[in-house]
Order: sequence, then structure tokens, then C-alpha cells
Amino acid sequence: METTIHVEQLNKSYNEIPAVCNLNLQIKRGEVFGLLGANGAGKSTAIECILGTKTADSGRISVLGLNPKSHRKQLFERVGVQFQSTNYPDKIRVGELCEETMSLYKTFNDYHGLLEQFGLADKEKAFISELSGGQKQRLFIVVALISNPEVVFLDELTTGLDPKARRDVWRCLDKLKSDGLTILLSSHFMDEVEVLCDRIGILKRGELIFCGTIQEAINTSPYEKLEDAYLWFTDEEENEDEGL
Ligand SMILES: Nc1ncnc2c1ncn2[C@@H]1O[C@H](COP(=O)(O)OP(=O)(O)OP(=O)(O)O)[C@@H](O)[C@H]1O
Repeated sequence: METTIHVEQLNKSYNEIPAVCNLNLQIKRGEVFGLLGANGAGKSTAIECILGTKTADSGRISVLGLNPKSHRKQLFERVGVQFQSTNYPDKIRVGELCEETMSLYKTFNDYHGLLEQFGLADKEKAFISELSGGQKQRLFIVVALISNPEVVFLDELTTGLDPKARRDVWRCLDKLKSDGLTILLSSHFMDEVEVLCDRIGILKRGELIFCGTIQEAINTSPYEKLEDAYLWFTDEEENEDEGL
């Protein structure tokens, strides 16, 4: 199967403090890959380097066969991004933001259908400032999908969503996945990861300490549930204590 995201020996430090160390990743077309790790483990930094919005110190990155730095414009047309925090002015209406986003691309999806799918059809005329946190989060996913992308990057996919809204988002992503979209997401929620991800990578202090399927993660650990296995992989103190 075709590799959509290829990362080789990616390194990124801030003020000489390593945030991502020697990261190697291969994500195939149509795959949903979850990047996991504690706060500060390096997930956002890795995603931003892969996208080209941050410059890696070293390493090789290609997305859809393109270098995210030197082919930024071409890649922009084919990739969707959901940002963690809002980069949008509050005094813009939902419909206006969607129109503006559409105008940036040569080809695009009908945003009305997306707003409907994500339960925001009745908010088209609302100002972004009037949306709840969960509604904003869903709107940012809609914005990421307007360009009809081949790959989407979803950083902290459902943070701030209530349980029903999370399930609605999962359902939508499942549909997009069956349409062949490649998805790289970061998440702190193991239930979500289990439902959505074909494979996961676990980062710990910038290093990829596990990469494989959920079942492989569970099998590698002494536990039977993903959340326990995840904590086993990431909780250094307990493991160190066990070794004493
Ligand atoms: N602009 C920056 N300047 C300096 N240090 C940074 C910067 N951005 C991130 N870092 C540091 O790099 C490390 C990795 O941060 P990053 O945001 O990539 O982690 P994360 O896994 O996405 O965390 P979270 O789950 O909290 O979003 C952290 O120690 C963080 O403090």
C-alpha cells in the first residue's frame, strides 16, 4: 500500500532542549494513525514539523510524496488541518469563515453538507464567538475538510466535546476513513483511539517508544486494556519502581 506520510530521523529542539528525537514514521494511504503521549511528549511539535509549519532541525519528511517545506503550496491544496486553538477572529460568522476557507482552494467540498454532518447546520449565521467550545471544535474539523483533502491532521481531535458530540465526530471520521482519507490525529482519549485508529505511536519525552496496532500495544504490556497498556508505556515511575 502507498505511503502517504513518511518521516525519517526527525529531530526538533527548542533552545537546545529536545522535543522530538529521531522520529521515524510511515503512514499508509487510508490509514488512521493516532499519535499518543503525555502533555509535552512532543505530539504537536511532530505534527507541525510534518506539516511544515515548524522547521525540523534534521530529518526527512514527505507527505503525499511532497516535501512540506519546499512544496508548501501544492501540499496546502491536498491537506486539511484542524488547529488546536482558534486562529480565527471571533466577529466572523460560521458561514463567512467557510466561504473564506473555500476561496483559498481550487477544489472544495460543499460546506453546507459538512455543517450538516457535524451538527452545525443551524449555526451558519452565528458568530464564532457565540459557539460553545465543542461547537467551535467541530467547526474547525469542518474547516479542515472543506478543501476535500487527501490527508487530514487533527491535533487533539475531540478535546472539549461532550460524549455525544465525540461520538458524532467519530461517526463522521469513520465515514471519511471508508472514503479513503488518511488521518493523523493526536488524542488523550483511549476510547477514541480504540474506535478510530488502525495503528498508534506513543511518544515519551520526544521518543517514539511504541508503534503498532492497538492489539500489539496491549500484547506488549502485561495488561488487557489499551488505557492500562498506555499508562504502562508512559508511566516511567511505576516501571522504574517495578525494576527495583
Ligand atoms: N515554541 C516553543 N518554545 C519552547 N518550547 C516549546 C515550544 N513548543 C513546545 N515546546 C516544548 O516542547 C515539548 C513538546 O511540546 P508539544 O507541544 O509538542 O507536546 P504535546 O505532546 O503536543 O503536548 P500536549 O499534549 O500538552 O499538547 C514540551 O516540553 C514543550 O514545553
